[in-house]
Amino acid sequence: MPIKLAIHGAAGRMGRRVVALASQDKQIQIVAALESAGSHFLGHDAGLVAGGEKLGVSLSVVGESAADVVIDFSVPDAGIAIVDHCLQSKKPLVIATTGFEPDQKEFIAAAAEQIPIVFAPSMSTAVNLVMKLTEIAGKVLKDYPSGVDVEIIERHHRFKEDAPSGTALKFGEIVAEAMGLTDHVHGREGRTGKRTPQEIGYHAVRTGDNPGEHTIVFGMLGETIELRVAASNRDCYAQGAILAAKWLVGRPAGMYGMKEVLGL
Ligand SMILES: NC(=O)c1ccc[n+]([C@@H]2O[C@H](COP(=O)([O-])OP(=O)(O)OC[C@H]3O[C@@H](n4cnc5c(N)ncnc54)[C@H](O)[C@@H]3O)[C@@H](O)[C@H]2O)c1
Ligand SMILES: O=C(O)C1=N[C@H](C(=O)O)CCC1
Repeated sequence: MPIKLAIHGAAGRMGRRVVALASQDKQIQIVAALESAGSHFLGHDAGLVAGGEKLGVSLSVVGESAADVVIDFSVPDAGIAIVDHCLQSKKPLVIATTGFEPDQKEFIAAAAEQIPIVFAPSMSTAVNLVMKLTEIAGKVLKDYPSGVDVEIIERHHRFKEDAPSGTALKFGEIVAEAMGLTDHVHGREGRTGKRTPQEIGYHAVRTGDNPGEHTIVFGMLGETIELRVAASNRDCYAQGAILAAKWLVGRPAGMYGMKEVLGL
């Protein structure tokens, strides 16, 4: 039996790619394509909106559905609303949306005590592998004699609404944990004084249609390491979210990441 999937934010840039790829996956049946009450795509066929063939599923607002699992690529407030909906209907949820406030993250963590949730700022296998490499590099370089300056540079498209990216923040958490660093510095301007050894620097570039690029710079005196991962389109994220949804069905309540999904 195919897994019945609902996609939240289905008319967005990511939602459309999830619809397009999931509709070609024999292990998946799309049963709901959800959008905001103000969306002018409501009532339109989700497959056609995604640029493919007619699917027979109209875009609708959140309501009761036969879904076994939900994928969310929307905006933070809508993400919280779908968490609440999944909590009430006891449905597993893959949260790919970024930009949540700390209290919203607490709400998600509390929800994960009752339903299974995959919550990851990047669904990409390559990005999650580079997170593992970053952890290894951080641990090896922690006590490097000259000291190590870590800076995280991310580039995304001009439409992105949050900065730095959720992925950059996650890279920063990994570095902080691996190297014992405590200060997160967002950009620099003016007479900042010398860089301190406790800093992790973040730089968010917004240009054109870039689907996502992250570079982690480990700068020593005499040598530099850069770990870079770049998407050329959004399908790496959509495929990862579909993989996570399949993996999540039947799991016990809990908070999972792509680390668990990918077995990293
Ligand atoms: N985790 C990942 O791998 C990953 C990858 C790409 C994007 N993202 C994140 O996913 C989110 C969406 O990105 P995008 O580029 O598709 O954005 P987008 O703006 O193109 O799409 C968001 C969609 O959510 C819809 N939406 C807004 N309010 C809603 C509501 N109340 N109910 C239902 N739908 C609602 C919008 O109408 C829109 O269609 C962003 O937070 C982005 O950072 C995460
Ligand atoms: O397009 C976006 O928006 C992306 N957001 C994610 C993030 O904030 O980390 C990463 C993938 C693309």
